[in-house]
Amino acid sequence: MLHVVGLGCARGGAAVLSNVSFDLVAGQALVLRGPNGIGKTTLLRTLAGLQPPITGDVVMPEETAAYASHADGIKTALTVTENLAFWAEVYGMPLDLAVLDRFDLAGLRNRQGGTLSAGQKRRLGLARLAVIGRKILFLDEPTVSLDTGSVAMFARWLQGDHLAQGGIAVIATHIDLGLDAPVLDLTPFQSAPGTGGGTDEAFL
Ligand SMILES: Nc1ncnc2c1ncn2[C@@H]1O[C@H](COP(=O)(O)OP(=O)(O)OP(=O)(O)O)[C@@H](O)[C@H]1O
Repeated sequence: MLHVVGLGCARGGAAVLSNVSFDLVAGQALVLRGPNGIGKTTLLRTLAGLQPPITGDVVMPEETAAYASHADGIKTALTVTENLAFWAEVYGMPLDLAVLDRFDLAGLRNRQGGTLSAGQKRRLGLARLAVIGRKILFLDEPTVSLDTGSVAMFARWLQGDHLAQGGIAVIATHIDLGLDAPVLDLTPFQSAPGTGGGTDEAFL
């Protein structure tokens, strides 16, 4: 369902990673590792189609992927429930309010997004992934700001719901989520210094 072959990607006009290849089928996840600056965010954005690759291909069914960045994408003036309803509507999905319990948001359902703590905002941002119905998730440090219990809750949703229902996830994370997933260390794929790259102005 996700076929990545010979992918090269750039940031700031310079090649960052070269020749990354992997395949994932329904129910599989892949954890991206590597030191700060190696190119995890750049790779995720390229996989998600937010910037063009300099080489290679990303093959997946159309309209099946979503990218979650460090930002939570929360509408500050809307309540927690309204935020989820908004995202469900944008993606043409019905809103199942069970998601509130799944992400420990039931007690906050009528709170405005802007009044949430950093960790609560992150839980809402992740709950958004559960309502949009996208099968392929590209997740950039999804657990930033989360306490230990919330990390475990998110990992349970990812493994027990998303992947169990045939989803796919590619996750850049520095912490162990306890997922049953292989790890891809990006260090060997680092481009040689000074290698030029394609355009990624939208990302600067
Ligand atoms: N605006 C920019 N112009 C030029 N180079 C940039 C720009 N932003 C980032 N870079 C460089 O691109 C490279 C890849 O950055 P990227 O954010 O993809 O790495 P990362 O592995 O996600 O890092 P981290 O673990 O710190 O989040 C880094 O060397 C970084 O310094």
